[in-house]
Parts: sequence; structure tokens; C-alpha cells
Amino acid sequence: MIKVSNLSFSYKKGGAPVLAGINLEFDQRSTAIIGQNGAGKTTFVKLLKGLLKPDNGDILIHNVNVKMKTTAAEMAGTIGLVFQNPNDQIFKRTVLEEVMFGPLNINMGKIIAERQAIQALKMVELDDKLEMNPHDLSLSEKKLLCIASVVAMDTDIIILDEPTIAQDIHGKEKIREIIQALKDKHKLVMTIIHDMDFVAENFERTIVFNEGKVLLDGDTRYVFSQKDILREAKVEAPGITQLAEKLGFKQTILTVEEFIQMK
Ligand SMILES: Nc1ncnc2c1ncn2[C@@H]1O[C@H](COP(=O)(O)OP(=O)(O)OP(=O)(O)O)[C@@H](O)[C@H]1O
Repeated sequence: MIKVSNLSFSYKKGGAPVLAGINLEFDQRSTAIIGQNGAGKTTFVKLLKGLLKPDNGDILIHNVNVKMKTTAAEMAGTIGLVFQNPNDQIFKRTVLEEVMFGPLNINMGKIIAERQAIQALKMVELDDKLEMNPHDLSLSEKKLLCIASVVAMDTDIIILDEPTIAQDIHGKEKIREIIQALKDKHKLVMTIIHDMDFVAENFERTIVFNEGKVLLDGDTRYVFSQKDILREAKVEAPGITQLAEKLGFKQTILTVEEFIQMK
């Protein structure tokens, strides 16, 4: 679905690279991108989305080079990106207008755009707030609204930047269900996230970024078994994984349910 070759980027011309020599391929496996603050994760997804231009290297999405996509609508129809901070994304006067904006922008007709928007708002349980001003929603609801705005566009690739921040247990459960529904529709769901329990429970593949490079990449279970490399990247496996390891479990445990079964 996505092929990234030899990708490099720096914010200042001739400055230190924020990303250097990234080679990655993405298929439909749900993928978490982890790594310490400043590792380059957000920069990487902005490059995928075409919001930044690479200094070097290529990004092919469905075999088309991102460089060749010229209009905002063309880019928007390919990848949906939900920003970490909803205030960077929200700008319309009502919840419904906000979620219809994306579909209309990629040239869906008004009737279809409204249907898509209402379906997406049902998914995040905000369909009873269609006429509300988005800025009057709680932070948790604003984040769900931003997810709905991207889901409504029905792109094959959906990237969520820190979706679980500001969510309580109910909000997290809702996000879990949304991710599962997107996976069931064979979408590539990618997330940048610091919540390792959520990674272990929901993502098949995990990529560890460190100082602008890919340090580790593989099935989530394999990645969380590599404790020395994780330490180098200054990230920790989930608590339950570490506990099982300390208790001498041979297999890498990812969830409480697995832990109970293995006991
Ligand atoms: N607009 C910008 N201008 C200049 N430097 C930037 C800009 N945005 C990010 N950076 C720098 O690029 C580096 C990588 O930042 P990036 O936001 O991609 O990291 P990250 O892994 O997503 O971090 P976090 O987990 O904190 O979101 C950091 O050193 C950051 O300070």
C-alpha cells in the first residue's frame, strides 16, 4: 500500500536531519509507530500525508509517488490524518458541517457527504450533537469528532496521532471499536502512540523510531520481546509484558488475558 525509500528530511535547509534514510513498506496490518519524544514520528506521517516535502527519497502510495499528487483534494482522498491536537483540525461552526467538510472537499456529492458524515458520527456516538458548535464539545469528544471527520472520507489509509490522550476508559473502548471496524473494512490503520498497553492490545505491527531512524520493526509480540533495543529507544514494553518476563514466562505476553491463561 505504501513504499517509503531512502526518505530523509530536515526542517532547516542543510540542518541536522530529523529523519534519515527511512525504508519501510506498509501493508494492511494495523501498525503502531512508537518512540521517545522528538524521534521523528509526527514528521514521518506528515511526509506520508504530503504536508511536508522530503529532502531525499520517495514515498509511493498505491504505486503513485506522493510528489506527483498536486492538489490538496488528491492528497486528502488517499490518506486521512487525525492530528494530535483537535484544535489544529476543527474550524467549522457545527459538528455536522465539520464532518461533511472532508467528503465535500474530495468532491463527494452533498447527499453522500451527509450520509457519510452521519454514519461516522454514529460510530463515535456524536450523532445526537449535529448542530452543536464543535468548540463546545469536551476535549475527548473533540478528538472523536476529528476521527469521525477522517473516517467519513473513507480513505484506504487512516493515521491517528495519539488517539488515546484525554480519553477515559469509555473513550478508549470506543477508539478500540473504531479501529477494529476500520480493520474489518481492510483499511490500513496506523497510529503514533505512547500508550503501550493500547499498542499491545490493538496493533499487529509495531515500528520503533529512534533519533530519526527505524530501530526496530516487526510483529508487536516480537518488538516487545526485544527489551535491550527498546531500552536504547527509551521505550518500555507494557507492564504486563515486563511482569511476565520477570516471573520467568518463556513467551512474550501482551495482555492481561494472555497472562491469566498462561499462569
Ligand atoms: N515545525 C518544526 N520546525 C522545526 N523543528 C521541528 C518542527 N516540528 C518538529 N520539529 C523537531 O523535529 C524533531 C522531531 O519532531 P516530531 O514531532 O516529528 O517527533 P515525535 O517523535 O512525533 O515526537 P512526540 O512524541 O513528542 O510527538 C524534534 O526535534 C522537533 O523539535
